[in-house]
Amino acid sequence: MFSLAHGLWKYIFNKTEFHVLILGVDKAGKTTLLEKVKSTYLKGEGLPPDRIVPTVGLNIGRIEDSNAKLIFWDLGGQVGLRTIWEKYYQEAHAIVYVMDAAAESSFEDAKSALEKVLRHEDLKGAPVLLFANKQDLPGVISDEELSRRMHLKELNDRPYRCQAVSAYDGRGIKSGIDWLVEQMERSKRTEVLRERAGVTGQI
Ligand SMILES: Nc1nc2c(ncn2[C@@H]2O[C@H](COP(=O)(O)OP(=O)(O)OP(=O)(O)O)[C@@H](O)[C@H]2O)c(=O)[nH]1
Ligand SMILES: [Mg+2]
Repeated sequence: MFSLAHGLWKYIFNKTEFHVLILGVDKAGKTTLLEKVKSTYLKGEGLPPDRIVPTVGLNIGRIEDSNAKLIFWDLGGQVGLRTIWEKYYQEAHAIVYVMDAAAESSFEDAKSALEKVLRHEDLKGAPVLLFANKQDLPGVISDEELSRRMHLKELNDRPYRCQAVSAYDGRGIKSGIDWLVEQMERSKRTEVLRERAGVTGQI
């Protein structure tokens, strides 16, 4: 009886935990963005941009909003490091793909790297939030324009949104994450990952 009540209590009150993989080519601003997410949600805990170096290993960030716990995995985007990305695909509920929307010269590389991500079987159905980053810079393109330029054909029926953000001033981050949480909560992939983990109320 106790364990039944305890199980029910856990089911109702435990927040769902989601794993979000932050990908994108080098210098897109992934780590700066993760630190801004941390400082936004954890009240001052993120590193300032001048303390951030190119990522070689894995950066992890944990935040909570009113409904969910999010664990972010931020990986390096240099060409030689991209082979590591797929090791995280199976466990990821969703992808945040970061692009430098002010650096036109990086679009082609960013597009082909994203298309490869979208084709991977282990990420089937994972919602994708494309962050058009660096909106604080002059000459940056909007989220609509970036989405048009990316012209992604391989989205299939996965949830997708392109959101204008700045990892410096924080604009757009919260509304992007709200959207992502909503998508993960209702995603078929979340159900599949939950069943695989075999734990009720926990992922
Ligand atoms: N102006 C501006 N610069 C940014 C923004 N986000 C990141 N940067 C700068 O872009 C550069 C690269 O940022 P990182 O966060 O290290 O990029 P990354 O995508 O993590 O790079 P890798 O770890 O090598 O894959 C740094 O000089 C940042 O300060 C932004 O929103 N606005
Ligand atoms: Mg980085």
